Order: sequence, then C-alpha cells, then structure tokens
Amino acid sequence: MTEPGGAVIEARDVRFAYGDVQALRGVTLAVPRGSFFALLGPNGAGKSTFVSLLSTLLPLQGGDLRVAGLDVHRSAGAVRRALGLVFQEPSLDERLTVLENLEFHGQIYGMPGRARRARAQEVLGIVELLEWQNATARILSRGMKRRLEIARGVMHRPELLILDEPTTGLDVQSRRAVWSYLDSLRAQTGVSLLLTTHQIEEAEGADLVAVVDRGEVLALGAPDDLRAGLGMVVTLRGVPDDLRAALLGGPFTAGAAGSLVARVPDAGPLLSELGPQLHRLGGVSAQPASLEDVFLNLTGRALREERPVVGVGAASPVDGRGFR
Ligand SMILES: Nc1ncnc2c1ncn2[C@@H]1O[C@H](COP(=O)(O)OP(=O)(O)OP(=O)(O)O)[C@@H](O)[C@H]1O
Repeated sequence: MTEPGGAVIEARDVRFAYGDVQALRGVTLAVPRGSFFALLGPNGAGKSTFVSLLSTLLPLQGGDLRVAGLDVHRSAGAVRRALGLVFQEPSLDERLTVLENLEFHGQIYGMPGRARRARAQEVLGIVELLEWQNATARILSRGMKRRLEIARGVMHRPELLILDEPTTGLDVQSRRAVWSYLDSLRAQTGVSLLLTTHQIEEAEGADLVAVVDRGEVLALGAPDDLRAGLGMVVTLRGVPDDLRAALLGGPFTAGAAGSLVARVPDAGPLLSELGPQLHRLGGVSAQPASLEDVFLNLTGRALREERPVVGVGAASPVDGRGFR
C-alpha cells in the first residue's frame, strides 16, 4: 500500500448495488500516482460501475473512495477536475474543428484564454494532430478521433486519465498509435492512467493490474508478479483419441476447442517426455503464463474464448507485449 496522499486512487471496501444486483462487493485497492493501472475483467465484472463512482456519475453507497486524495462524495467538483475521461463511444462534436473541440473543453473547465490556447497546441503536439487543428472533426479517421479525444481528456491537466476500452473498433495500426501516444503522454505529463479492458494484451503493459470478476478484486499486482508461480503453459492441439485418453490422466486438462493444456514450472521435461508422440499432434505450444492464465487460475473460466497458438519457442504474448 502507498503512503496516504501518494495514491491517485484509493478505494476501501467500495460497494454498489443496482437494486438487487450487487455490482461491487467491497473493492479495496490503492494505485500510486503516475501509474498505468488496468482493471481487467469480463463483461459485468463491475468495471464501468467503479469508473462511474470514481467520476462521481454514481453516488457511493458504501466504503471510501478517493481520487488524488479527494473524497468523491465530499469533494465531487474537485474530483471531476482531477479526472479526464475517454469513453468507448465517440464523444467529439463533429461539427467543430479539432482546435475548437479542445477550446470548448478548456472553457468548460474555466481555463483562461491564453493558457487554453497554449495547452491545446501542447496536447495536439503530443498526439501529432497539430497539422489537423483547423480540420472539422468529422473528417478525421477513427484513430485520429480517438487521439483527439485523448488530447481533450488531458487538456485541463487532470491527475488521472480514465480510458474505457479505448481501442475498441480500431485496427491494429491505430491501436499501436494510440498506445504510443499514451506512453508519450505519460512520459511528458506524468498523468496517471486507468484503463478498463477485457483485452489481455492491453493489460499486460500496465504497471498494476486488478483482476476483477463479479464485483470483486480477485488479484492486484504487477503483471509479472501476478504471473509468477504459474510457470509455463503447454498446449497440445489435434491430439489423437488414444493419446488424449492417456494424457488426460497426467498433467493435462481439457482446454478450448479440443486442446489439452498443462501448467508446469518448466516445459522442457514435459516436452521431452512427449517427444516420440510429437509428430502425431496437430500443434504444440509452450508459453509463459499470461494474464489470461491468471484469470483462468482464479476463476476456472476463460476471459476470452481462445488464445493464439504459436510454435514451440516462438515469441510469447508476454515478452512481445501483444500489439504494443
Ligand atoms: N443500470 C444498471 N441497472 C441494473 N444493473 C446494472 C446496471 N448497470 C450495470 N448493471 C449490472 O451490474 C453489474 C456490473 O456491471 P458493469 O457494467 O459495472 O460491469 P463491466 O465490467 O463494466 O462490464 P461491461 O464491460 O459489460 O460494461 C452487472 O451484473 C450488470 O449487469
């Protein structure tokens, strides 16, 4: 836990219910300032509810919640100024120019004209949209719109930028660009990031991950720490029936799409043991455990249907950092 005041988010036993539906069942966590923090969990885990409480869009029903040391209940106005928000759904005014979108946002936050204009140039520089500042927002590509939304989110110098599934609907290239601008933004401004996502690849790059499910934080830590102890994941595809029956008695369990999966500290001995049978298999992979495995280990369920299969020794999604 961080020192008091050293946290950008502090939650203690936060609870929220929509009528009979318990959306958050006592969430406790602390996120140090300047961190990239990811809330990772499936649909319905409670991520949006937590973000709505943080951004004061929903009233706290139980527990304590602070943003940059400010209580969301007692200091709601100051909390809102300390936050920038980038929602999954596009929220630009498409009739305004790129610059006007930023200017308008700065006005709402009471920024004086000169500071507003200087800040707009600064944030447009970070997301490389300076040349587009007089273009109507409508004509921008999806990726550029998302970059403008990020620039707008930090226009008023918030302590914390909240990103709700920020790369949904973007192609791989635009996703990479968005993450590279977010990295620059952190480096240049020191803003903390809160990402809500169900995409493993996005959470793998975070400093701190909270694995959430059914309104509870199941694990909280750096990705490497969460993975530590899970070792390697060996996946076999296209296993003939006789071999399948034999292997299911050993370290292997049934995985997705007819695969067999084993979690072992070291893949070497297991692969040597399988050696004579390897040519009979459709495919074999050995990868360090991912956050997907962490989720599976904690809940017994997969966060997504299937993980990509790569050959033995190929780059893992862990050290490759997905699409980042
Ligand atoms: N307005 C609402 N009324 C009733 N129940 C709700 C409402 N909003 C959310 N819930 C329920 O609260 C729980 C948590 O939902 P929440 O939207 O916070 O999860 P999430 O992790 O953000 O998932 P998603 O990515 O699907 O939004 C779910 O069971 C959901 O069905």
